[in-house]
Amino acid sequence: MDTILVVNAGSSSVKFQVFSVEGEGRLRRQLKGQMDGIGSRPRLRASGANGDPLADRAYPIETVPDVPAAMGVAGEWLRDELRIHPIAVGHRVVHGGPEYDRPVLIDHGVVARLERFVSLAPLHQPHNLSPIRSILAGFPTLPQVACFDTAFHRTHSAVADHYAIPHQLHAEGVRRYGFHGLSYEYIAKTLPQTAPGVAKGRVIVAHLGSGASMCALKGGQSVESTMGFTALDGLPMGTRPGQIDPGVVLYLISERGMSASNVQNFLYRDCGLKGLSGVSNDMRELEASQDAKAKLAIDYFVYRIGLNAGMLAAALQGLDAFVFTAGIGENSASIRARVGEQLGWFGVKLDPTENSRNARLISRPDSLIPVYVVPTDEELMIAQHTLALLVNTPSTNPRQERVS
Ligand SMILES: Nc1ncnc2c1ncn2[C@@H]1O[C@H](COP(=O)(O)OP(=O)(O)O)[C@@H](O)[C@H]1O
Ligand SMILES: CC(=O)OP(=O)(O)O
Ligand SMILES: [Mg+2]
Repeated sequence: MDTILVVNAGSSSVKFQVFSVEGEGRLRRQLKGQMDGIGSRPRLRASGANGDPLADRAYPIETVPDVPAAMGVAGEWLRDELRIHPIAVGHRVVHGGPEYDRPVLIDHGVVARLERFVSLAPLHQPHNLSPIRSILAGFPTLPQVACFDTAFHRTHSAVADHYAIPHQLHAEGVRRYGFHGLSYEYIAKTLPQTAPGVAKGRVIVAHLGSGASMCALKGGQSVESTMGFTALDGLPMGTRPGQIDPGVVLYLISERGMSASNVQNFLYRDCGLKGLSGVSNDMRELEASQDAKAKLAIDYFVYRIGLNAGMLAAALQGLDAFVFTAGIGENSASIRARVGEQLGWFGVKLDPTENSRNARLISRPDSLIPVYVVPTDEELMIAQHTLALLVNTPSTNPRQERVS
């Protein structure tokens, strides 16, 4: 069976899927898994084609302290226990810079160009590139495809793509890229089935995971994002602050004597829900906590989603639907209920029963704006892009060499 392996390293998880390539370029999911809770309660879970469980293993935090360790455990499991032999590997790569507005077949030159963006996505880019480099070294003819979080947002107008800084910096690549583009692309592609009446209208999608952002979709295209040059901006996240006055950064440097790398570590790893609560970066733990600061962190998260919804509705000049997705958006009925209250002034009314069972449509019939929960599938988007590049690039000979 010809299969494509997909690897998606996020900030608190490593997700992977294996798809078989069927006739006429159709893909069929054979395996889906993830190592999540990295940094809190690491757990490897995987299921087969019919959702049958293949693995469910918890690890002590010392065994899987970070994303590279999680990647090692998941890679070992796929290689040694499942003996996966893909004909190609598709990778999520968070930053594609100004150059990449679509997926690309990887070679050494591409890797070198993507390495330049490591400092712009330090929580992701190194972990996106490390499996690419090891596969390139071990299996140089195995096709690998990079699919970018930034590519879907390259449709933004000039006014949405700029900061109010001198043009030279924009020319150098200091732009408002936006991220989570593979997730938004999947939602935009599948919304016509979920919500045919509104899919081509003005839609806000809230991707609420360990990294969190919101996207304004018009006619299925991204017109605005809460994230910008890096994945630090916009909503508060597990360990990132989201929007912050740059004066705070200047204060850390001039008054606290922090170096550039100290500030980078601080902003990417010590802020957000973790910094504000002092309890955890993981929403499940905050929801279970009685600590007043955990409650403040959740209040802040919900409040900022409401503020950003107002901003994106202004960008769209109206709103036809609101969509929740990603780890928190798909699973936390209580966060959705609270965001629903924040959106009350839009005329949003959630149906508590539908919301508590994570239904697709969670708003009441008399809600002015319908609200949906759409489980995202970044890995399927990556597999589709990978297959399309394989088929359209005659030089790739997928059957020549396989990962063993
Ligand atoms: N049932 C749940 N209730 C609340 N939060 C949840 C639930 N399941 C997952 N989450 C949260 O989702 C987040 C991880 O989302 P995910 O999209 O997998 O992140 P990433 O891809 O950025 O690593 C974590 O904060 C986790 O606590
Ligand atoms: C870009 C980003 O923040 O990704 P993730 O949510 O997967 O960490
Ligand atoms: Mg993610």
